[in-house]
Amino acid sequence: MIEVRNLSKAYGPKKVVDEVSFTAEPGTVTGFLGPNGAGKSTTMRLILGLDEPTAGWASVNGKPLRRHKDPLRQVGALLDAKAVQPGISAENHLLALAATHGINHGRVQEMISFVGLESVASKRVGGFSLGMHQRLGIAAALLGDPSTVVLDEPINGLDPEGVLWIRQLLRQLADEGRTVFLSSHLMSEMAQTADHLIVIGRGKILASDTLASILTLNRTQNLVMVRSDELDRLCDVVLAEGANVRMTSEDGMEVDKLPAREIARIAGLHNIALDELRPLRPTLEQAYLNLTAHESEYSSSTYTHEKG
Ligand SMILES: Nc1ncnc2c1ncn2[C@@H]1O[C@H](COP(=O)(O)OP(=O)(O)OP(=O)(O)O)[C@@H](O)[C@H]1O
Repeated sequence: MIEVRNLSKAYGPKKVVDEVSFTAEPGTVTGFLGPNGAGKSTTMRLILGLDEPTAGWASVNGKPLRRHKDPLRQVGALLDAKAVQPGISAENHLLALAATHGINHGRVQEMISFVGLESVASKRVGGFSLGMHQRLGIAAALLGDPSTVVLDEPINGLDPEGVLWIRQLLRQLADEGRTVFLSSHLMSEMAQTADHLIVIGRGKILASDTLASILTLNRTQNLVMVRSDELDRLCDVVLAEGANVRMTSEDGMEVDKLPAREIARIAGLHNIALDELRPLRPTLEQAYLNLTAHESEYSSSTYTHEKG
């Protein structure tokens, strides 16, 4: 279990983690989601005792990680997959880590084959791709069979097969009763992987809830997909009723602000046949954009050409 209470970290006058409190429970995949610079990595570093908080505290399995005698068995962490000595082999990297905790050679071999790195185990890590680094990082994180796992952007650089593998692995770890805490800014990934979501923006927690509740509470649109051969006419009549529309194809559009039943009624009234009428489920992307609308440290604007 991870407990974080009123945790703050300031660099100079800037509070990059601001009074953050949450609990990541055993048996649950907890996703930590937020825009670039929101404070995700800093919070993770504070949990792992790699940085000193300005205020507040974080504990892993009941006490600060630094006070545990066997940290590798308490928490398996993957923060920066590339932060491995480039001249060392994958196997020697894991053996060195294992030696600090009396973990045997067999476990190292087991983890190497578990992450699929057998064929390159004796190769220098410096030549590894990002995806191979990630796999090595996962092997290192799981070496001590920890009850809590903390992973910062674990699917970065992985191919689709690797992404699926991580997703299944995280589920398995949680089902075994472990605490799984991972960050990502890939919303589709979080929507598929996390049971509980914590959304952070500019160092503050914006939401902490189940995925379903976050989707419901932050629903900003009630979109309905409509297809018809008489789309132009239908468009005019729903616009007249106060709806917003967005054309998605030659015969299809998304309608906002009118429920499906009302669209059907209006179409019937004007003798317009419908080929499809389907309420769209709210997406995490929608909810997230709503939550973080004012909380991005770096936000983009529309690209404009240089004015001559
Ligand atoms: N050592 C440091 N000194 C000064 N500022 C820092 C330091 N580490 C992080 N920051 C700042 O703290 C803020 C939060 O950074 P952090 O890396 O925690 O964000 P993040 O949510 O993990 O972002 P990303 O998704 O881009 O990795 C950023 O503005 C960053 O520039």
